[in-house]
Amino acid sequence: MPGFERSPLGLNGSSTSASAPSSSKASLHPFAAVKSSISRKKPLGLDISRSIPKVPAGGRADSTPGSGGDASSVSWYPEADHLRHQIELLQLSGRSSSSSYASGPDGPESPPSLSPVTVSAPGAVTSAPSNSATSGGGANPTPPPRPPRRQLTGNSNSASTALPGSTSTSNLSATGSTSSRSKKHSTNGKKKKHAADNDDMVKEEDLDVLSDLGAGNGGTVTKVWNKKRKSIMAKKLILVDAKPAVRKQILRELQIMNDCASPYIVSYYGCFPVDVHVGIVMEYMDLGSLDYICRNTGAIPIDIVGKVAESVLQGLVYLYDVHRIIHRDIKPSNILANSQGQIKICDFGVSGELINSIANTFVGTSTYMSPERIQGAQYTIKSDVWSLGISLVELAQGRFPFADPPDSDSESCDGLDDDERQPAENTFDPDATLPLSSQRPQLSPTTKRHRKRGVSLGGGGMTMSILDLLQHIVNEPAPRLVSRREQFPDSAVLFVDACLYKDPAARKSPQELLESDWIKNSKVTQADLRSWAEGVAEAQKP
Ligand SMILES: Nc1ncnc2c1ncn2[C@@H]1O[C@H](COP(=O)(O)OP(=O)(O)OP(=O)(O)O)[C@@H](O)[C@H]1O
Repeated sequence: MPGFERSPLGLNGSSTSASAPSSSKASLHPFAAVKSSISRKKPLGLDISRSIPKVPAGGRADSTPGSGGDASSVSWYPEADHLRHQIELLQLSGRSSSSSYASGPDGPESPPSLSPVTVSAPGAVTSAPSNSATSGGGANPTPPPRPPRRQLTGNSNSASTALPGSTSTSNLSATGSTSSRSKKHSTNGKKKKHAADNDDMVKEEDLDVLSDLGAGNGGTVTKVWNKKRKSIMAKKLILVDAKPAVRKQILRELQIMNDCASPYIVSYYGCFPVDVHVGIVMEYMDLGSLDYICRNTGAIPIDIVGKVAESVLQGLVYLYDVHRIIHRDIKPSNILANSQGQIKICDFGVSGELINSIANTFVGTSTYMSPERIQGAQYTIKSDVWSLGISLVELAQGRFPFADPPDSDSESCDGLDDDERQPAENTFDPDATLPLSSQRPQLSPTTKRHRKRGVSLGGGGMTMSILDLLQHIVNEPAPRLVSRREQFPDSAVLFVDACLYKDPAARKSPQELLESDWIKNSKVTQADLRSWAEGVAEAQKP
C-alpha cells in the first residue's frame, strides 16, 4: 500500500505502555513465516510493515498528529529495517539465536530466571497426547513413539511435565535465559548437530504425503504418513529465503521445539531442509484448527470455549515458565483440536534466524494484535492475553468481533460470503460485541461489486480498511462477550473483559486468569470435551 509508506499510523489510543520499538509480531513465529498473519480469512490490504514508528528508547510511539505528541520527533522506517533493529535489540542475530526469550510477562525488565513448573493436564485421557496422531485418510495408525527428549544441561532448572493418560513422566530441563540458551547454541554446536542427526528425529524420506490440511500466509500444511513410525503426522513447509548456512542454523534453532513437552502444545517431531523451504513435522490434530471448526460448525459452546481458554493459558504458562518463550501469534487458526477432546497451541516463536530470514518478505499484520503492539510497544505475554481475548469472543460468537455482519461481503468465522449463508443467520446481532461508540457512520457505504474485503464495525454495509481497524483497536473500547442472542455467564464476560483491558498493566496475566472463576468453576470434564470433539468430527465427515 504505497500511500502509507513513511507515513505514521496516527494511532493515539489510551494505552500508555509503548516504550520501545518492537519487533513485528507477525514474523516472530517459526511456522507462519513469510507474510504471517493476515489470515486468508481475514481482510487483506494494509502493509503496516511500512509504517511502523521508530521510537526513541523509552519514548512513546504515539507522537503523531492528533496524539498530542511531537510528530517531528518520530521517524519512520520500513519493516525490514525495523525488524533487523528489533532483532539486534532482542539479541536475536548472530551471537544469540533464540527469538522469544527477551520479554518478561510484563516487559523486558522481567527477570529471566526460570521457575520449575509441574504441568499436569486436567482430565486424564487414555493415550498420551504428545503421541496423539489420530487416524485419518483411511489409515490405521498407532500413536508415534515420541522421540526421547534431548536433555539440555548447564544452568538449567528442571521441570517435570506429566502427560495426561501417560504413566510415564518426562523430565525435561530447559535453560533459564536467552543468554544461556544462546550460549548453548554457540558452544554446543557438535551436540546440536548430533541431536539434529539423531535417528529419533523424523526425516523427510520417512514421510508420504496423504493430503493437504491447509495453507497459511507462510506455508502449506500436509497430512503425512510416517512409514518408519507407522503413524500420521502433519508437515508444514515454510519458504525461507536464506543462505544454506543460515538455513542450517534455523534448523538447529527449531530443535528447541523438541524440548517442549506439554499436553497443551502440539508436539514436534523433527525438521529438515527442502530446497528453499524448511519442513517442520509435528503432531497431527485431526479436527484441525478452531477457526476451521468454527467455520464448519458455527459458534463453539461457551463452556467448551472456557476449556479452550484454559488450555491456551496452560500452554502459554508452560512456554513462558519453562522455555521463556512468548507465543506472539495466538489466534483460532493456531489453536488445534483432536477427536480425543484435546486442545493445543502451535506456531510459537522460536527461531531468531528464521525471523531474520523472513524479515524482508514480511508484508502483513494480525487483526488479533493488541493495542500496545499496534502502537509499537515491546511484545509481552500480556499481548498474547489480548489475542486470546479476541479469539475467545470470536469462538463464542461464531464471528470475528470486528467482522462484517452477514449482509455485507466480508467474512465472519464461518468464512462464507453473503449468498452462501444460511437463513439462520438472519438473527445475527450486527454489533453486539462492540460499543455504540465504535459505529462509524462517516465511513462511506460501498457497493459490493467495487468494495474490497474489509471489516465492518457498525454494520449497514460499511467496511473499514485494516488501518481503520487498527485505529479502532487502539482508540475505541474493546469488544465484550455480550450478545442479544445469547446470555453468556457473567464469569465468562468478566474473564474476557480481563483479557481485553487496553492498558496491558491492567490486563491480567495468564496465571491470574487461570485462577479466575470461569476457569476454576468449570464443570466441563475431559469426557465432555471428548463428546464435543466427537460431534465435531461427525460434522466434519463428508
Ligand atoms: N498440526 C496440525 N494438524 C492438523 N491440521 C493442521 C496442523 N497445523 C496446521 N493445520 C491446518 O493447516 C492450516 C494452515 O496452517 P498454517 O499454520 O499454515 O496457517 P494459519 O495458522 O491458518 O495462518 P497464518 O499463516 O496466517 O498463521 C490451519 O488452519 C489448520 O487447519
